[in-house]
Amino acid sequence: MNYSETKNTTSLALLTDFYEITMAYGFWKHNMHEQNAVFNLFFRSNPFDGGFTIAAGLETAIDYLNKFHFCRADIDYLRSLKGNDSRPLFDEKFLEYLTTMEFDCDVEAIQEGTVVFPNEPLIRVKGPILQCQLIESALLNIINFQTLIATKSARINLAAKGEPVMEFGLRRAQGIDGSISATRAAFIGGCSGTSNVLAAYHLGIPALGTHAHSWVQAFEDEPAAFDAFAAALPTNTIFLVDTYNTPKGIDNAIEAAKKVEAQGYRIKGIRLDSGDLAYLSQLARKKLNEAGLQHMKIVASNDLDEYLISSLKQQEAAIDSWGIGTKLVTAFDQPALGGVYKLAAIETKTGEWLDRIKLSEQSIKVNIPGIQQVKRFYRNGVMAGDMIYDQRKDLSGPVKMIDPSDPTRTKILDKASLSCEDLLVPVLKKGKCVYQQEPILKLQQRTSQQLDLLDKSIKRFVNPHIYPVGIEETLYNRRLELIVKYKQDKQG
Ligand SMILES: Nc1ncnc2c1ncn2[C@@H]1O[C@H](COP(=O)(O)OP(=O)(O)OP(=O)(O)O)[C@@H](O)[C@H]1O
Ligand SMILES: O=P(O)(O)OC[C@H]1O[C@H](OP(=O)(O)OP(=O)(O)O)[C@H](O)[C@@H]1O
Ligand SMILES: O=C(O)c1cccnc1
Repeated sequence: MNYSETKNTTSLALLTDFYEITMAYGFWKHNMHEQNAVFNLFFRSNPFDGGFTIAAGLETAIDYLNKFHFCRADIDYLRSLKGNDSRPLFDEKFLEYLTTMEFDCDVEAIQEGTVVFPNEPLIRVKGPILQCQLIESALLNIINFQTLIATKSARINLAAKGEPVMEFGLRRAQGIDGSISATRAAFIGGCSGTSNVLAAYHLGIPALGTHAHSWVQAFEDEPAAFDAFAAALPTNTIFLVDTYNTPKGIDNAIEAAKKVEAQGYRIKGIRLDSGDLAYLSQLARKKLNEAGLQHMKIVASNDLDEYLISSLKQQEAAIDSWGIGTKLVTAFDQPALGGVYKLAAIETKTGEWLDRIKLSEQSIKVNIPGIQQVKRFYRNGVMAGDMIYDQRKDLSGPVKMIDPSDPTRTKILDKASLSCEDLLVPVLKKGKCVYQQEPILKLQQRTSQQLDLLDKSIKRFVNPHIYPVGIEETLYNRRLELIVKYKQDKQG
């Protein structure tokens, strides 16, 4: 469904939490609505107890921001909302303001497919506070989900070590949009295609698949089913061999393949969907090779994930390609990424920027203030550490970064001896898109290139090393001063 077209609206402005609109109204009432602020979208820990995360969802977020406006139907709905005195909640002049309001924030973001880490701003929004606030919920919805699934997909593809992974998740995904955005993120993470035809069509990625057990059940016996499928689609046949008895199914697939290949076609392979996938794949490989069908690939499916793929590889399973649904598109072992969107600075009427934090019992959970950028350092072509800093800070010469979870751990980084790059790039300037959209294949390639630059100790699934992410010293101290100040205020 194209949600943008529901109720004659071309915008998703109402896809927000109600409190964003009541706060927007409050800002407007107090004439604060045009006061500039900076918000950062970041997460606090890598999903799946992993050592890294893959950023995804930016293009969807840009599309949302480009279309952001309140149409007549949105305004009519807001006008209908009443307070507990049964009178309209919102002033007509506020509704008029929303009608004519144009999104004019500056947005910077880390590109999709980039390896990212906790506390780094994936998106930074700077502009009128009312606008920054209204987009919080939708941005989080988009980025949290796609980043989570892209990360799961990257882990699964790392386990598959370059063998093709087909995403088969439509039937188990979280609703319609959940399936399409999961397909998008799974492709960015490294999957070679999807069984979801609508997603393949919209994303311009390969539509892939085999056949179901129902195909075999629909015929009198398995040989008849295989012959019929291969006759109908001789250039796209992968036989599902486990409907009745897998070893017999493999023999039947071989017989059917030989007949079609005698006519000059090449059968793609077979799929195993139950039983001991290590043993059965080895058996199938042996039988296929003995029949001179070395080119036929063996696809495996059945509740697979990165851990089972690794285990099957350790068992020397003869599997060439993987079909993965449920555990990929639902991010089965961690259903959500806990990304948040926090106010980090606010501009006064005189143009001075003030730092802002949200206090927490655990100081590691206190957000980083300021107008942040992330600098990534490389040593011998490998990622060596990231530094979160305030972009107004002069970074010529060596800089010290401090680990927020253990301030005794510090690192001196010098631009002169290490190569480095800033990760946040301009996306919207004064609300106008300045970002060149990239083909989705480029995003997938970025994921793979980025993972190649990451030490393998950080990519392992069990007890991965923690990649060093620090806060530049002066910013670290500013944050500490604010924590002390607000803690004193709390006590006083
Ligand atoms: N060699 C293996 N090592 C580890 N796990 C395996 C191996 N072979 C299969 N598995 C996994 O074990 C789980 C159970 O598979 P199994 O085929 O026994 O049960 P099932 O899915 O209930 O089968 P069925 O579809 O016939 O009901 C699946 O997640 C499957 O991927
Ligand atoms: O296992 P997943 O990773 O989710 O991959 C998708 C599954 O969907 C299909 O099964 P089907 O819907 O026929 O049900 P099944 O689980 O009983 O095989 C297919 O045969 C896979 O097993
Ligand atoms: O094409 C397949 O094999 C397929 C598609 C969806 C779900 N399971 C398998």
